Amino acid sequence: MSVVENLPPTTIFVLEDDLWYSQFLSYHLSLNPDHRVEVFNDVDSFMSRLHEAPDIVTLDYYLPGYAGETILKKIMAVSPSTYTLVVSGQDDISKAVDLMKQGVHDYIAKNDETKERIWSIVEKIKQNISLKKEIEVLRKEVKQKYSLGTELVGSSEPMQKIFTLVEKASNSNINVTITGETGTGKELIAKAIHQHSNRSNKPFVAVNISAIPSELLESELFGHEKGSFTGATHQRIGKFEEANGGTLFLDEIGEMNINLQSKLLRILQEREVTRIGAKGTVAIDVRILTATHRNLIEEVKKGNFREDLYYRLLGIQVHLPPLRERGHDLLLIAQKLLADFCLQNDMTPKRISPDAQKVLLKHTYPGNVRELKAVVELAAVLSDKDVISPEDIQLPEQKQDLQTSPFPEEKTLDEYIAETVQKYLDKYNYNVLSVADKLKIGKSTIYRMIRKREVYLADKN
Ligand SMILES: Nc1ncnc2c1ncn2[C@@H]1O[C@H](COP(=O)(O)OP(=O)(O)OP(=O)(O)O)[C@@H](O)[C@H]1O
Repeated sequence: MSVVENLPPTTIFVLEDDLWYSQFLSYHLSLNPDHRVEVFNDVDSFMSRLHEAPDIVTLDYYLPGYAGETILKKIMAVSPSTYTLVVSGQDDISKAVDLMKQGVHDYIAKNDETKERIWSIVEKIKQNISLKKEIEVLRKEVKQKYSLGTELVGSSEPMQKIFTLVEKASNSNINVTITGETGTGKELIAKAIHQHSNRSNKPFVAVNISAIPSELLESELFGHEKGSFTGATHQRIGKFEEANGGTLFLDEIGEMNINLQSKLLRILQEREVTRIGAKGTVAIDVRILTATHRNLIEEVKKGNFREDLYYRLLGIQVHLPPLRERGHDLLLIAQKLLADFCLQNDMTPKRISPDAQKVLLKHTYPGNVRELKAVVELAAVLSDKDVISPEDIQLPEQKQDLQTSPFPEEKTLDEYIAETVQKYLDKYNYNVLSVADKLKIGKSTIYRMIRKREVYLADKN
């Protein structure tokens, strides 16, 4: 069932100086009782009512005394959401292309097929309008009921408990430890805590400990003075100083080596940091949020993580359940990710059919929300319609079969290109726009490769 009930009637303004033809269009379009059709035989009376923002205008482009272009510009200025259809006696393709470039939605020649063409175009426009409204309603609903900020979505009981915990964490200055499988939204939770706290107008700085070689980590966190070691050609401010007054998110804290753990503990106790090679110290006021996919207490038992640091960092514990334990949150998140993707890529908004929803719900998502995001975005690219159907959903197992090559060592130039694009997609979190930008290729090239299944919007492994 659609979330948008009782849509208002579709208003259609017909601007046509030929009396007979205007009556013909009006009669035909009024056959649907949901249409409210108004006929204007002169431009001035049309202009005086344009502020009512009709959903659709059918425009005779060649009206006496007015250039069609002038009327079109006026429509776009006064009522930018209106869909304008040019209905013209001239069956001229180049004119049609030109008009579409100027913002006309479609071009219909006056001939035997006009009735059918206009009817089907109006139906498509109505679907578009309804989808846009549906997305608006969903967004508002999600924002009001289930979200924390605009990003984090979830109505399930465990997520509601987490939102309450996050609110409590935001109102205090206590440290927070966030645990959960990969892709469950640990960084998103850290950002939400920062955004809702009284530090929100100061920096939020995230450091992924596992992504930085251990020999560089100390300088990355605490900074260094010029000449303090080979290669230190400039003074460098560390992440602690960068986050001063705000929040420092240490992701994958379990990967920090034991030496650096001691230094970190000292800094947290003394609330001051010493850049490598510096004589003096810098006072710091930083709230620490940490995340890990490991069981840290187990790491303490094994001697891999300092017990005193563990308790120092612990504070409030937020454990994010895997996506497969969040029930219908999955669909709520999928709809939000789909709406975001369509918006970012200038695509017509799409919805997920009930059958496709069933397919999405069956999968277990070891990569959690990150994996769901990749699946939904790929489906958006593969689907040719406004509705995502089961065939558009490529789950990772299916994808791997397609990837298997009988001759892995022999590659064509196209395969090498695909491999490079895939590496960049993996690296840039499957963000097509970033990859297109980095590789200096068009985003449509990447979408074409995705459609041809040469590359994927999900981890290959
Ligand atoms: N509840 C949610 N609602 C909407 N989007 C979400 C939600 N949870 C996660 N995401 C999205 O899923 C992706 C992965 O989230 P995030 O990077 O926060 O996970 P993570 O647990 O920190 O992953 P990792 O452990 O691999 O670092 C991001 O694109 C994020 O925006």
